[in-house]
Amino acid sequence: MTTPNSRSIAIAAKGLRKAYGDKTVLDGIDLAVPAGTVFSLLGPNGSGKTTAVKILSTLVTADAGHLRVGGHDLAAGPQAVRATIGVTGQFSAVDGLITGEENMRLMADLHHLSRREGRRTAAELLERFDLIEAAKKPAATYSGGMKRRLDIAMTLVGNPRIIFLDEPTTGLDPRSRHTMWGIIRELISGGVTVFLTTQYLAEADELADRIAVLSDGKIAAEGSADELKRLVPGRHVRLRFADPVAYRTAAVALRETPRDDASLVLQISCDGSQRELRALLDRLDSAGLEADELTVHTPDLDDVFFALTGGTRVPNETEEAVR
Ligand SMILES: Nc1ncnc2c1ncn2[C@@H]1O[C@H](COP(=O)(O)OP(=O)(O)OP(=O)(O)O)[C@@H](O)[C@H]1O
Repeated sequence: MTTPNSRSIAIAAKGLRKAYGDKTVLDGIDLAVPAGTVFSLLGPNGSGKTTAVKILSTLVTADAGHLRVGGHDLAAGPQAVRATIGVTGQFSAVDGLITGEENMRLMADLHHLSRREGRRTAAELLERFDLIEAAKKPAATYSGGMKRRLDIAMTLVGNPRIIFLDEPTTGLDPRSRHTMWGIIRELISGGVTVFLTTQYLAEADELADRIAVLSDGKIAAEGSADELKRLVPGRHVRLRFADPVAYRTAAVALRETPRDDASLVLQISCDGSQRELRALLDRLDSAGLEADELTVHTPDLDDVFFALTGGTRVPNETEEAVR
């Protein structure tokens, strides 16, 4: 497995600070995104995700911090950074008055591609993003998902190796969101580094190699989705019985267990490891009991998010049916 240390770092921030007036938005954060990986920045509304993207993509200046993107120092070589990156913001760069194809050509001109190369690149990307049929229609007539696809296609005209996606699926329906996830996965398999902000924790869970949670201007936690989920207690096993007698016997055998008499369900604290599951099954076996259903419950990223950003939530654990 590739570890962060064994790859070059595409995006690095040390002591990144930014305040607007007396409001400190980023209070000295450190980030390191290995090349070819997806890094997701999560955080509540107004926590500074877009500010971080704007700073790292040279649109806004940091107050302090040592920042390197694509091997270039951000303060010394912002032009070199701009030549390496692509940015798709919350607010689309698509011009609705002209066609999808014209938007692409405009982008090709901005990248100083020759006329021939511009046409070729535009056609290739429109095809890749399933926009050929709509290419000659004004972009204002496109659906939200199509506009977002055109936006990303435009970002790719310069063949950037590092892409910032600021909430790329906000407002998209589930189908368009899944299409976008497929597009992002395709970018990743092409070796592009992706810096993704999102409000959808499932999206970070689905796509990101590493996730950082921003809260009160600091990184409250960072790790893989699994590492973050392990930070939150609450893993347990649920046993459901069809037979009330078996249920009551199990409740006595597994004392101290929260129970739900109405649905004949017992809840046992368990980390879900093979060792603990075996011990639990041994206890049931020695009492001569067999549950009708056994499910392992793990906290999801929503639980992590609420735990780290100081909110509360109604539990909604992901379940893995064991049998
Ligand atoms: N140009 C600006 N001038 C003053 N305050 C700003 C400016 N840009 C952002 N802010 C403030 O900085 C804070 C962080 O904003 P930012 O947009 O980075 O958050 P965010 O995490 O991306 O939020 P959201 O999830 O709602 O997009 C907010 O309180 C916002 O009001």
